Amino acid sequence: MKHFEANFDGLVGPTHNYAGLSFGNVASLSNAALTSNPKAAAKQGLQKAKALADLGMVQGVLAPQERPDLYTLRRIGFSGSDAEVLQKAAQQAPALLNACCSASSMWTANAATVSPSADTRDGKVHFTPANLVDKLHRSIEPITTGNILKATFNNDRHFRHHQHLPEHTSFGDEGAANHTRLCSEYGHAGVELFVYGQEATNPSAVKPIKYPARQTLEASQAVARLHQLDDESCVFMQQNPDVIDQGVFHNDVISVGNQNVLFYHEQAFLNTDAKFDEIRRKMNTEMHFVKVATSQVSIDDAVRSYLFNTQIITLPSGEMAIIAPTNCQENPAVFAYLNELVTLGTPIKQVRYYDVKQSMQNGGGPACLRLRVAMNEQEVAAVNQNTLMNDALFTRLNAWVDKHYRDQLTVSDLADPQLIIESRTALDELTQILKLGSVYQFQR
Ligand SMILES: NCCC[C@H](NC(=O)CCC(=O)O)C(=O)O
Repeated sequence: MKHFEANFDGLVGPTHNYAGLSFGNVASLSNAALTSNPKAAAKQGLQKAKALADLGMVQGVLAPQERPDLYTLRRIGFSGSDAEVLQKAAQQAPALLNACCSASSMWTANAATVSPSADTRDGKVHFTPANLVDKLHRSIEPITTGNILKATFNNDRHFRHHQHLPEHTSFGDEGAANHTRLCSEYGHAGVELFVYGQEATNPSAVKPIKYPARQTLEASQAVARLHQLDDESCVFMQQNPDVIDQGVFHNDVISVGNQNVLFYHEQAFLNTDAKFDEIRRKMNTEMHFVKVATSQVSIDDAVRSYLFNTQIITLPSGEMAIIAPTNCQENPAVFAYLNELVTLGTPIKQVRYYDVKQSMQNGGGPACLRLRVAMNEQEVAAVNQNTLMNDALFTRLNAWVDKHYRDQLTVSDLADPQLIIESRTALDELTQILKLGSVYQFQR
């Protein structure tokens, strides 16, 4: 049977804005209060997704979430009409209003952790939405994320959906951004590499000092248990706390894997040699560990350019390509490195650049924008086919964005009650385009 790795990109929501909500994420903080362009952001995302579909990849889209999140604002005591709730929150608690307006669900690498059927004991594809408890604005995502995943992967024979982990910092879970699946072929059993930032229940274990470690070992182990993975197919590895303190808030800012390739910065992990030996032992195929030294690319350049927040994809020809943000072309050290990389005899033979600057300014590169789901052809056929990218869907979604999205949004615009109507109208139409049913609270 044929097997693929599909990418499901998050559609950028109508409230995409720069509110500086993510302490520890350098881009989010340094671009706080910039004026955003939701229309351009959504179109940049669609362009990248379409480009991958045109390269012959299986490509899908995941719907964004409803924002402003009036349910959370009501839950914390703001009352009255929708417009009054927004107005009171803007006056009394602007930071809470901002948290309830973020379009952060666009970064679907944080939507969930996914284990393909080849790895799981029951032979199903398992999904666990990330609880994202470290950030208020993201902690309100998992329930709707679960609804959207169930409406997209809507077949019980092939797909198993779990509840997100308990909402406590002991179980801080950031989803696929801290999870990489290594394998020989996508349809063969692989090794799932879980990278965590701290051990919550071990006070003597090392952890970052300045910035939060969002993913815990306890969360990674819980996901591995839920997904019915064998010990022999899991590796748990700690992220280097020093790089978290330099702005590497997720592991996918410092390493990325595909099949038997792990592309990483030499400072990415703790106990690198021993852990790589464990990966080699558990893999049934030769691994390519492609190391980038600090002398080639500094941590600062890696964080600015998002060299490792690239996608490594296997093209239908069998060659691997890197999907990079144009920011990598603009950074001289990184551009020089990438030009050299394709000549080094690793499986990576091409680099393709895409402009996703609207997302980058909030700390989300090409890899943040996609959730990977390795599937065989039966499983691909069981996916909600209306979510799969093709010429018709691309045209339809661009027209939908043109109709509903603003081309400028500032943080002060978030109190505009018109935004509620615009967002709901857009999302209601989107659920019809993607045939998702009623995934949003306002539809229930
Ligand atoms: N995987 C990339 C995630 C980026 C995301 N940024 C944000 O939420 C920034 C939102 C703002 O600051 O307006 C985060 O840090 O979780």
